[in-house]
Order: sequence, then C-alpha cells, then structure tokens
Amino acid sequence: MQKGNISVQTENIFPIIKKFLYSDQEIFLRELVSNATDATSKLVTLARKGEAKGDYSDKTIDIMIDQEAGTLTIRDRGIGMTEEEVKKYLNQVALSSAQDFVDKYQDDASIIGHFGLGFYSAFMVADKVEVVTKSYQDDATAVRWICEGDPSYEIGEAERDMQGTDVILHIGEDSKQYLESDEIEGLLMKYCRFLPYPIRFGTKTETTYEEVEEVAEGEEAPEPKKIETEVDNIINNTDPLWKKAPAELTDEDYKDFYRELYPMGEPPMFWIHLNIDYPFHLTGILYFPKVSGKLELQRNKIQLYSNQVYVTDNVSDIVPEFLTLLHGVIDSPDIPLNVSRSYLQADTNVKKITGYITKKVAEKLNSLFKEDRKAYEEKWPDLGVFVKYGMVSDDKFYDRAKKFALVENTEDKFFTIEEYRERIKENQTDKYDRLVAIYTADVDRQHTLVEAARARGLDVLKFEHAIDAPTIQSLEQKEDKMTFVRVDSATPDQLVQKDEEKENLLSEEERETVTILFSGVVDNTGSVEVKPLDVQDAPVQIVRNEFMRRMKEMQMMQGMNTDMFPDSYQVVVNANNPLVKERLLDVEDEATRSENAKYLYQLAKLSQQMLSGAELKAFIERSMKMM
Ligand SMILES: Nc1ncnc2c1ncn2[C@@H]1O[C@H](COP(=O)(O)OP(=O)(O)OP(=O)(O)O)[C@@H](O)[C@H]1O
Repeated sequence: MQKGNISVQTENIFPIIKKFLYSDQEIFLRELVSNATDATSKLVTLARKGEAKGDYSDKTIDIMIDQEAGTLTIRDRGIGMTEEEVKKYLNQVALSSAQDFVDKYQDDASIIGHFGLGFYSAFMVADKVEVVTKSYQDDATAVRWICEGDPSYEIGEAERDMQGTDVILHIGEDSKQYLESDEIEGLLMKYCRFLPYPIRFGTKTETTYEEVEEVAEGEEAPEPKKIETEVDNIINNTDPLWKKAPAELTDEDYKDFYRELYPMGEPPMFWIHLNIDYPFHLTGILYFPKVSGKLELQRNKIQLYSNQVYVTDNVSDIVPEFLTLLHGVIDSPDIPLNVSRSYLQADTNVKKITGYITKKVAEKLNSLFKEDRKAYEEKWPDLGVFVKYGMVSDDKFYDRAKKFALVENTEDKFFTIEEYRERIKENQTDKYDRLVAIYTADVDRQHTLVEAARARGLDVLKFEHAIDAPTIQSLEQKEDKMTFVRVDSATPDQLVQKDEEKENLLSEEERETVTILFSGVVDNTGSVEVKPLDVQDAPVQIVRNEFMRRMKEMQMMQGMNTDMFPDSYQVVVNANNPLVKERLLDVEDEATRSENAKYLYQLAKLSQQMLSGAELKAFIERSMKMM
C-alpha cells in the first residue's frame, strides 16, 4: 500500500462535513447511489459507441449491509477507476467539490438537503471509507483506496473480477442506524425509487400458491400449497411513467402511477404530462387532485427529481406558488440545485421553467374547457380553487384563465366572466355605469336575501370558498367597471343603485317617530334608517356595508384584533310596509309599540340567523303567546 496526503489546506474539511451536515446526514446514500448510477451510465454510453467491449448486461447496483463488519457497501458495475483516476477523482475532484460546498454553504444549512456534496458526504456517517474499484479498460487492475476521514489516504492493489466500484462505508459510532435494513430500505425508497438501473437491496421472500388439481365432485379440495421463493429485492421502478412518451400511455397508466406515488390518495381529476427539450430539459407529470370540501390544502406533494434522483418535495422556488397545490413529479437536470435560494429565484432557467409550467397548466385547462364544457363544469368545485388561486397570485395566469374561469350562480348555472357580464348587463348596470355582480357567501344562510334579490330579477352568484374574497378583489381590479356586492350589503332595491326615487308613504314626522322607536330597541351596534322600499319587502332589514365588512374580514384574515371593528350593521325600516303603520304608528300603547318594534327587529335578525341564546328563547316564547 502507498500512503499519501490529500491536500494540506483541507485539514478541516472532515469535521466540518460531519458537523454541518448532521441534520441531513441521510443524503450520503443518495449521493453515493447517484455516483454509482453515473458510473453505470458512462459505461453504457461507451459500450454503445463501441469503446467498451464486454458483457455489461447486468447493471444492477447493490446496497449491502454487513452487521458484523459494521459496513454498508454500495456496489456498481459501472465504468470503474484506474489508480490514476482514483487519485485524480477521489483525492482531487471529489475533494475540491466538497471543499467548495463547505465554503459556500456552511452558513446556509437550510438548503443542504437539496443537493449533495458528492463522494465526501460518505464521511458524514463513516469513520473510514474504502473504495475497491476496477476500470472497464482491458488491462485494468483493481485498486483499493482507504481514507479514515483525515487528509491521509492509502492506495494499493486489490482483488476484483468485475469492472465497477465498491464503496465500503465503515459506519461510525454515531450513525449506527445506517446498519439497520429498515432504515436503509426507507432511504432507498425515498431517494432512489425511480433511478434508471435496478437497485438491489438483498432478497425478499415471495409467496405463491401451487395450482390445485381438480377434484371429483363431493371431495374436498386440498389446501393449496404455499411456495416461498427468495427473489432479488429490487427497490426501484427503473422506467417511471414521466420518462415515457405520452402517446403510449393510457389513463389507467397515469392513475396507476398516481397510486404508486400516493398510495393513500384519492384518484386525481386529471393530469398534465410535461415534456420539454429546449431551452431546458424538463419532464414530469402534474396531477390535479380532488380538493373540494377540504379546508386544509396539501402542499409539498410535488416531488422534484434530477435525472430520476429524488431531490426534494419543496418545489416552491420552481413551481409558481398556486401550483404547489398540485401533485406529481418534475424531473429536470437543468434546475441548478447546488446554488443558494436567492440565486435560484433569479436564475433565468428557473424563471423559464416556472413560466412554462404555468403556460402548460393554462393550456390544459383551456382544452378541457373547450372539449367538454359539461365535464369541466362538473369538475369546477375542485378546479376552481386552483384557477382562482392562480388568478389571484399570478397576473399572467389571470389573463390566460379569463377564458376558462367560471362563476356559478344560485341556479347552479356556470358562466365565463365574459358571458356573465353579458347576462347582467341589462339589469344590473347602476347609475354610475358599473356592472354590479351580486353574490352570496352562503346560499343556505342567506336564503331569504338571495330570494329577495332574485324576486327583483337580479342574478346572484355563489362565492362560498375562502379563496373567493381575494378572487373578487382581483376581478374588481382587472375587470372594467365591474363591482361585487354581497347580497346582505344593502336592501334588495339598493343592491344595484339606480336614480329612481320611491314614494314614501310616511310623513316626515312619522318617520321620525319610527326612528326613535327603533333606536330604543336595536342593539348598540346598529344604526337605524327609515326608507321607502317596496310594499312587499320585509318591514325591517339588516344590512352590512360591503366596504366595512371587507375591511373587517381582511383584518380577521391577518389575525388582527377585530374589537375595533365590531359586527356593525344598519337596520333599515321599510316605511312602505303596511305593518309599520298598523303595528307601530297606529298603536296607542307605548309598551306594545315598543314590543312590536322589537319583534319586527328580531324577525329581521332571525332571517339572518343572528338570534341566539336568551334572545332566541324570549322570541320563541313571545311567538307562542301570539298563537
Ligand atoms: N462509483 C463510482 N464509479 C466511478 N467513478 C466514481 C464513482 N464515484 C465517484 N466517482 C468519480 O469521482 C468523481 C467525484 O465524485 P463526486 O461525487 O464527489 O462528484 P461528482 O459526482 O462529480 O459531482 P456531484 O457533486 O454531483 O456528486 C466523479 O466525478 C467520478 O469521476
């Protein structure tokens, strides 16, 4: 054996590697298996070109644990290294990349898991690393290289028949878990599940049953005989779906693959197969999951791969924020993983990738909408969340989505924004020449109000999801002269403000009396207004100013203290409803008058489900007495 020193200025690198990468130790396995994969790919390429002659049909990469020796071995049948190459690649190339890594990132532990530092990551878990390798070249001899995590190494001859490399890790005292097969199998499943060459982790027992021979009638069939066979435990699917041509795949294939990725998940609604060669390489499949009814949307379900090696499930820098709600896989060797976050965000390739994915998603949605509108509408409860989220957060997407974003009214009819503008133009243009879209945030709770609006020939939209409030804001910003008001923001006749003045059936004096009467019974948050509405409109109504309500909602969303903005509403008394005259003004007795006003006010509260507790009890008792 020859001895040598790796390099003087690297004295400190090993302790640094150990210390800084402690939290993401496990990536050593990904790094070493990736190297094994690269070495195999290189040999495949050479063989294809005729530059390597031999039988290289077995490309299996073995991962082996030897409990007794305390070692974990990664064995490939790849290109191997000559002694010169070992000296060059392991002592210099690998080391300098490790050095670079440590220099750059020792202060930024958050990104470490996204990429590796190559071969030297072995020292995160091993006290001693032994490499036994033999080059594919005809006259090559095997070489053994040993390094104990300090600048000195030994190199010498070794025994090995087959070309390729064994990296033997003598696992350190603190890292004994990497000698447990469950741990290693788990890591292989995480990082190496879709690598292009078979990854073998020992064997497993497969159970089959011998076919039972037919028996004569009346005779009992014997128990089928169990046959147990030891077979290779191949961890990975070497030919994942995203690498295949979409034309060759069926819907079933996509669904099966989804199940492979998320065994517990509900089947997806649909998917997009991404495939691009220029100006960057990217393949992948993005699935649209079903989301309706779920409050908590699952993020971080897209897995990022680089040449089929798992990198991370945090793709927020690569995929636009709203698309992180999607599931699936993105594979791109061109995403620079070994740079810091801020650099990644500024990277032009990454920007292009983001733009490309957004465009693809929009195109897919547009074609679904065009091809089968009915099916698209059925999916809208799930789809709408993505589309609206996208419109709110991404201007470019908004412009694309305008064509296929839908609004739904209380008759369960769907419209594009253009179609809807057309629909309400006639009836719902106000005196300021604005289109007024009326919406409900809860069809059930606001039923009375919705019906009152509809009785006036107004159309009411359903905006019931948390994403709808910001969506309304975006629509108001982007759409020319269009405004949205909630169905409880004004009395039905005032939802769309027109110029016409209604005749008031009460004299000024009577109005004054009514105002005073109600001021005595409404809760202090309310303010009273007596207005001439239609005769058939309710005698008392409760309305909440659209602007004030939105302000309050916004503050609530930001988690601010909303005590400053109590639930404020106005109480509108309909001067033209006959009950006002009959039951209030025409009643002599003060107490009865006040009682009646209170009752009418409580009816208004009831219609908006604002009655509860003692007030509700009193109301019911009074109603019973009246019976
Ligand atoms: N199993 C192997 N078979 C053949 N050569 C290998 C093997 N492992 C490492 N090498 C050689 O050692 C070099 C350094 O490896 P290292 O993993 O540190 O860096 P890298 O693979 O070039 O880059 P990365 O940082 O992406 O891993 C490789 O470029 C390769 O030439």
